[in-house]
Amino acid sequence: MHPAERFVGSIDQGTTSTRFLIFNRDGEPVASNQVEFRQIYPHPGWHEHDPLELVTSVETCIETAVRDFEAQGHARTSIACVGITNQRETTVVWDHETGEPLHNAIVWTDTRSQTIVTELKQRPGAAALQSLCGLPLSTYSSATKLLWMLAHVPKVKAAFDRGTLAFGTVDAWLVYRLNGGAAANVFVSDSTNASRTMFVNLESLAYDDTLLDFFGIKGKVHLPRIVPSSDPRAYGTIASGALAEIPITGCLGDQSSALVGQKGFSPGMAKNTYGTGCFLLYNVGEKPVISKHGLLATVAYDFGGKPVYALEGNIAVAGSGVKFLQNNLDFFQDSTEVNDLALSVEDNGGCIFVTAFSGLFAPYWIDDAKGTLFGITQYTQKGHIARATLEAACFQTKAILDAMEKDSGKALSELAVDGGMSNSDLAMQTQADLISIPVYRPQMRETTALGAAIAAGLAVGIWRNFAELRDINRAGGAVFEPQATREESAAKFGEWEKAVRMSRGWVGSDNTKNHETKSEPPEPKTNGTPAAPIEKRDVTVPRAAPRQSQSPRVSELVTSGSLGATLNITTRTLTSDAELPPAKTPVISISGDLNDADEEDLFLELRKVEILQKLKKLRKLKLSYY
Ligand SMILES: Nc1ncnc2c1ncn2[C@@H]1O[C@H](COP(=O)(O)OP(=O)(O)O)[C@@H](O)[C@H]1O
Ligand SMILES: O=P(O)(O)OC[C@H](O)CO
Repeated sequence: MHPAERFVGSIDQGTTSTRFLIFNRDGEPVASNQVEFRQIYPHPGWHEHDPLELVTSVETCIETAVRDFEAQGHARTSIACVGITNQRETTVVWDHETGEPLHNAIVWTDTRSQTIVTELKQRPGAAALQSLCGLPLSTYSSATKLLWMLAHVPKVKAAFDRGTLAFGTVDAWLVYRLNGGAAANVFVSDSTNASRTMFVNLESLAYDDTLLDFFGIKGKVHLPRIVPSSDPRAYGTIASGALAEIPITGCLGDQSSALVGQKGFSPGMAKNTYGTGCFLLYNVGEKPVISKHGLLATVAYDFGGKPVYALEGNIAVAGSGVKFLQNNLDFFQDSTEVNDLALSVEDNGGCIFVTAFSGLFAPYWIDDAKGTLFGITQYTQKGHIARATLEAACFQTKAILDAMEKDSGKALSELAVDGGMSNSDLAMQTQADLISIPVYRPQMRETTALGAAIAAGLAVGIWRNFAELRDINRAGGAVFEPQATREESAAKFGEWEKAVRMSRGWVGSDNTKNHETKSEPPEPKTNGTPAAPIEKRDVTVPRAAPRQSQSPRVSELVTSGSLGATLNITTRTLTSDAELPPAKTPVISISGDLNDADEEDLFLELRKVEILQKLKKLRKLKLSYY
């Protein structure tokens, strides 16, 4: 069949929905289907998906889209190949012998491994990890999610001990199941996904013994074979359903896929995808750049020759902030309404929403921040909060671009955008204003799915090179030119940075239970039927560093803070838990001249003391300052 008569299917398995699109050789979607699936929130900060539901959502989308495709007079046999793109880091475990999942997938947004991360950071060798794998130790990567399961889920630990534990990111799980599971045992992951686990060396794109040793899993877990993102054979063929026997020939993590879909093939090109989260990838060419300013180094794509790398800035909450307004606060019925609600007011009315639902990711990496809304007065309307929600992703994008400029030494001249939230004109205009460069939004916004289609199509000759892709999705895009002055933008950004500083220190300082170690799980909160209960165990991470035998005295920790020379701190009766007599109330007095900056620092210090109070279970702690 002539390439022009052949089509490419693309599975886009995202955080909140799954899509299947069928593209023609001009990169136009001719049929598609999208379904949402359950989001499972068993505790604050926890986020799970049912791995079998992910597979079912893919199968449903394929069946529906292919029916539509055939109804248009096409033959399903004209679909030459299928590409897969997927949410990254989300961690799936299954039994290598039976192919059955052993736990719900832990989603990339989930912060339950916080204690494990804190402990890992104290181990020898922790500081060197990022230079090997490009990622900082955080709750975000798959590695710490796997360690959490090993520590807390007996079924997972038992499989680990038996030697039958299989681990994979969503790409590996889908490829495995679509090929027929344990019977076919096609167990592979593409470089862009595998490099998000913290197990893979960024230069060699192979599992790294130092990393596997660090996490205590070397030789003990079945890991998928790492293969290029575009390959005619490695990913096998779909075993059943509407696309039975069609080969899977491309696979990319969704953010890499969006870069490919935007055709960001040259160093210096960048794209920002505003989906559930928001991810800015900047092509740095054939050598990875390890960031000194809070960004990640990642594989942009690996099409069989030399891999291409990117600097990545990631924001945990973008469209999910909009969903929060919809689902949790009942602001509107559909995400598309956020734009009009935000336009119902002139500006944010002084509101700044640090949407740190999973802490703050790049470039801040603040684990102990929580979502914090500043500037509320009697004047505040829903519209102000809607604006502040959209602006939060734009402010973080600005912070990421500043960091990228420092790392790369180059300033970006235009930002290409896509993803659900990029449909908001107001958000995109705000973005252009804040970064003072034009924002380009293509007409066809399914660039993530297009990227996987390109990877798959290149493997089988639908397209033979990048030059043949040049005209795809070029016409009809929108450009948002900056309208604010740099001074106005800088002033707004200054407010945001102040809000970020003040959003720190909330994790562990509230009255919610420590679910990781103590509580029995309640019925999980989901958008569908309840999930299976989680089996609890004590937290033990393999090869943990010995705990410090004596907790430092609270007073030492407080006075080592950065309060500045003008402040005096007097600490009375401030002792650690063991030394505290039952009825005594320790008091900290802090005095001195406070200018504005000091006051902020002081506030942070007081937050730390409050946290210590919780951590060390001090019965009462009176804080006073004047
Ligand atoms: N018109 C819109 N304005 C603002 N946000 C939107 C709009 N449409 C969708 N969204 C947001 O975009 C997100 C979905 O985008 P998508 O790119 O499909 O994400 P994912 O791949 O992470 O599932 C949702 O969180 C939704 O709230
Ligand atoms: O589902 P998205 O589009 O927000 O992407 C999720 C990312 O891949 C997580 O790293």
